[in-house]
Amino acid sequence: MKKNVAVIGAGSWGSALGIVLADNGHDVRLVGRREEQMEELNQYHTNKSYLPGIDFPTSIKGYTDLGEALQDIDAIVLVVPSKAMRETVKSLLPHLTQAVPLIHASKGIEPTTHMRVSEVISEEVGTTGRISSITVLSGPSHAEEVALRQPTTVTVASADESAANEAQYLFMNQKFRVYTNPDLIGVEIGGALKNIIALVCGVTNGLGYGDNTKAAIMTRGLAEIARLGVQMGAQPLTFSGLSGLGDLIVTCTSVHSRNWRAGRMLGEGKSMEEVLEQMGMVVEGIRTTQAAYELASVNDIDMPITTALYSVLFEQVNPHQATIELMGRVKKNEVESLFNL
Ligand SMILES: NC(=O)C1=CN([C@@H]2O[C@H](COP(=O)(O)OP(=O)(O)OC[C@H]3O[C@@H](n4cnc5c(N)ncnc54)[C@H](O)[C@@H]3O)[C@@H](O)[C@H]2O)C=CC1
Ligand SMILES: O=C(CO)COP(=O)(O)O
Repeated sequence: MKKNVAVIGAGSWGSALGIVLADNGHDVRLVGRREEQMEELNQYHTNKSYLPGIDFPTSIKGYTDLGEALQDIDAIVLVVPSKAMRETVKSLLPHLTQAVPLIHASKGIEPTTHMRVSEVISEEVGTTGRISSITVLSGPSHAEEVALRQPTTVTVASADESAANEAQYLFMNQKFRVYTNPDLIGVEIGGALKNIIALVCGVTNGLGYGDNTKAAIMTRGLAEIARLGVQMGAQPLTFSGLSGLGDLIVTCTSVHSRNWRAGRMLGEGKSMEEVLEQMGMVVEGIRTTQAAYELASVNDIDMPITTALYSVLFEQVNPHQATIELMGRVKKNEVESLFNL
């Protein structure tokens, strides 16, 4: 059945998910902040700043006015950077006249509160009764390739099983295969923390290291993601799935990844400020490194790779020095160290 879906966040990922929904026959209202960007979408059916070379289906309409976009809506897809999540949820609630399902596709953990994205949304929704369910969509899925309809697989997870099934129905098609997973915590943690590991893989490439180092960082990175995730209530198996290993592979090995590219520039000697200025798009892993570092300290979880990146990003440690310290730690048993045994 055709649905009215508001996709809030007209960057790369919101735009690509809008294309998937439009391909499935839904009416898509893509909400952006910049008037001229939405005019370009409505007039020329392009979004050159975020997905150059892509012709958008004409059934996608651009909006800047949230109230207009949310009229008679059947579902909301929220795809803003995680740091904008609270403000965005606050601003959309007054426009809803009935409870609607919300699916988010953002990857991050909030520093200081250490909340996952669904927890931030849930806290802001509170007792308003305006959101009927919260689901996350996550997995190995670069926007650039989804927009080209290249075969892609993702996972949807929710505390409400029927909401996850509904999200699977909304998004699934021949090129975009959607699985369900009941482990909301594991899916959100895997998606957020792989960005830290992708940044580090980029740094090692920037330092001139090759595939051995990358494989080491990815493998031991997944071990520390799982270690923290299990402590937070995730199911260990989720980390070998699409939102864990799958997303780790795609982000650590692709030139599309903003986190990997930012890391490479850091490894080449650029400062964080220079990197962010040059990227012009969100690099979620920087904020998530802070949150994961704090979480690891509070819960006494060993996260050496995250700690090394934290020292480079926030304590001005040189990446060469951080590598020496990482390699020189005390001897360990590979398997026992997986879960702090
Ligand atoms: N690009 C990708 O391939 C994928 C991205 N994601 C996640 O999706 C989320 C969004 O990322 P992208 O679309 O790639 O980012 P982007 O950098 O391409 O676009 C971000 C969008 O959010 C808007 N925005 C920025 N600050 C805002 C604020 N304070 N309030 C409201 N809107 C704001 C920008 O105007 C822009 O339209 C991130 O959490 C990212 O990790 C997840 C899977 C794939
Ligand atoms: O999450 C992503 C792919 O699944 C995109 O990663 P980047 O934000 O590093 O580009």
